[in-house]
Amino acid sequence: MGQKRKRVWTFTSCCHRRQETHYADNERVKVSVVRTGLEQRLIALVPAIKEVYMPCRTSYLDATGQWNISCYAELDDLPDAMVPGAVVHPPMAVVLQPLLDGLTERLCTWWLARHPEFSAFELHRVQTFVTRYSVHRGETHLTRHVDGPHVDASFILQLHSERFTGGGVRVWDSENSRDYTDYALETGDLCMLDHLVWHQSLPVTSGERWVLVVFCQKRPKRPKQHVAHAERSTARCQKAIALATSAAHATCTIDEEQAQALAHMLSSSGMDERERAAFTVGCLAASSASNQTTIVDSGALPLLVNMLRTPAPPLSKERGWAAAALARLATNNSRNKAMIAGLGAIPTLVEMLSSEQDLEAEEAASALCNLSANNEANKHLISMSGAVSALVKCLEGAKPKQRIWSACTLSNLATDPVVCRQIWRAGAIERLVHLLHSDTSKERRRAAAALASLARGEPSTHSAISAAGVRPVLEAMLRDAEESIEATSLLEVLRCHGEKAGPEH
Ligand SMILES: O=C(O)CCC(=O)C(=O)O
Ligand SMILES: [Fe+2]
Repeated sequence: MGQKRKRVWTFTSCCHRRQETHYADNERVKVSVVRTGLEQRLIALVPAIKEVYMPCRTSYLDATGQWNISCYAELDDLPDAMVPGAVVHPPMAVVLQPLLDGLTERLCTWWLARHPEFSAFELHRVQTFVTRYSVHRGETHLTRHVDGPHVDASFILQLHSERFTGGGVRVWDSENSRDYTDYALETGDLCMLDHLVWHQSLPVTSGERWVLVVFCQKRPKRPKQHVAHAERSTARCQKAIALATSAAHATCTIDEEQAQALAHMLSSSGMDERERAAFTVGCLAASSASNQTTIVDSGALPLLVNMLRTPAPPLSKERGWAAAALARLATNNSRNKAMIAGLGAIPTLVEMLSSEQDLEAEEAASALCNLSANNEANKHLISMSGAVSALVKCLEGAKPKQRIWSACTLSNLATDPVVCRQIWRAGAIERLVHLLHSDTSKERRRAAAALASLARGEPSTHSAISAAGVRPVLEAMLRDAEESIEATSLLEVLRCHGEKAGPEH
């Protein structure tokens, strides 16, 4: 987003030219709109983009209000072009990665054709983000701006957006001109802008409009072998995200050298680098069991635990991704479970359950769940750290993942009858019964599983669950093949123990 907002233009509509076609190559205004042919790929990408999209609360003020509708995939160290408060959300980088280089190359070819004087340069991405416009106040459009004095070229790719009206890009012929052209972009249309071109997005009047925006800066071309030697932070981050991308799509096994490079990034003085490394470690650990060992052997664990304890600025994702990495390193790995606990991570993770930041609370719950699975010592440490009441509170948290992971952790802890009773007294049963009525199948299944563990754990919790009137909802769950697994198991526990405990009232 540009910082130059000198004035709000008032203009007559005499020059308003609605484009009949979406193709334009306007030399004078330094803009070009082309069709990329990416429509099918962009349609296929919609669920992944929506899944990972997490708007970043920034302190940038556009004329429509605070800018809170972009999710940043890449940010370089470019202070003047930065949106204050913006932080990278690595999952978005992973989703977009397969598209970015090709599109940047396209922009670069177009830009170089206009600037033969820059033939020794190439374009380097400094800001990559996805914006979701909607009809809500402050979310309809971005007002007239240039992308920033340090941005040499940029593009706007129209992502696939089901049914919306309004939107499109308005590009002025020059800073002082009243003449402009409106481009009604369709899925796959790429609007390329040269340095300091005045433009804006037009208000969305219904539905949602999704775009991918990339800002680039020119950098001297460097022979490829030099890049490897003088690897800057950005290059390291890109490499890490590329690894995370392959791990997200298939099994990806890393070697010792790669693990050491990641451990090195975890101890970097740059928060961005640490965040991305932690995120990548999480993806790799989830991708293969051998990665869990290679990463831990590279010395990553103490660095990750240290990151959990780092007092981080409010928008930082550092603690969240560190917890996510620990969670995945602990999955089905008893050695790592013991090592993480031995480093003293558990009390910090318990404290993170009450974090204001969704990611931190979700990932702390996921780490505690994996650490407590089939590990009596960790279960004990977790309940002794005051986790029970925090976990029960999380069952009412805003994010489904937080509720699901907390329910799983409580299931694990409930094998101890004393803790089981504590969970009940903290109010878990009412909340879990409430979750049984959730709209999402995953939550209903997890809630039924947790109630079954609680019913198994202790006669008094068994009676409390029997008295909670869960049968009708469980019978409804029996109609779904997957949900019936947890529903049957809970009905079974209630029946068996019920017989022992006497008839249900
Ligand atoms: O969404 C658009 O069409 C324009 C976006 C834009 O100009 C920007 O984010 O800088
Ligand atoms: Fe822009």
